[in-house]
Amino acid sequence: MRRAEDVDRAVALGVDAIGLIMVPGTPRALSLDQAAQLRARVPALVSCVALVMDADRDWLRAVLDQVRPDLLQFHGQESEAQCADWQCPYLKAIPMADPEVGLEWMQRYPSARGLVLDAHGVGETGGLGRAFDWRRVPRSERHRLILAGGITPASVGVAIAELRPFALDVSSGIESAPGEKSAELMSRFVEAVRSADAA
Ligand SMILES: O=C(O)c1ccccc1NCC(=O)[C@H](O)[C@H](O)COP(=O)(O)O
Repeated sequence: MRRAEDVDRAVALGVDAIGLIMVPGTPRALSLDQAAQLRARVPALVSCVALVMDADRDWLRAVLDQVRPDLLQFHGQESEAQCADWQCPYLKAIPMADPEVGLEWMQRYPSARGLVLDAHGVGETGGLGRAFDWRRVPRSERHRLILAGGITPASVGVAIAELRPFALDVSSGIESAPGEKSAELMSRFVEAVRSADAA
């Protein structure tokens, strides 16, 4: 999220977490100051996730010190040791567009609190609004599996019914423009999640 009103609306809708993109040069990237201001709006019991990608140590240290996220989300080719080195709970994105990426890749991160199965390939950023082949989702990791990639208010119900992920991560599917969330799409998304959960 990039705008204060989007953070406030997401919190009011009851989301579990909001994400801040700390990957310089990408369309939704935030400065440290912008991220710290958005982070300050996130109340207790809603998690603030800072996304990074093959970040250098100085940048990551600054993100942790100035933004104070609850979780880091690693989107690059970081090893488990690199992810775990920061004493901050973390999620690891798994680049599902690559056919050779599968369960073995996920098992490299036993210390990850969640695995974000995303539709990009190795070395690519996320937030692309495209899905991957859900038949490649393994059964065994579902307790910590966060489904991402091209999910929309129209597709999220099917995703929950078919895959029963632990959580969902959405970006483009609730946007009116990159970095600008749509109030209507956000509400429709959350409603669709609630009705799929109830079913
Ligand atoms: O969203 C970005 O701009 C981004 C940039 C660099 C690394 C990761 C990024 N996003 C990762 C996410 O967790 C997105 O929410 C995820 O890829 C889903 O995006 P979408 O397919 O647009 O719903």
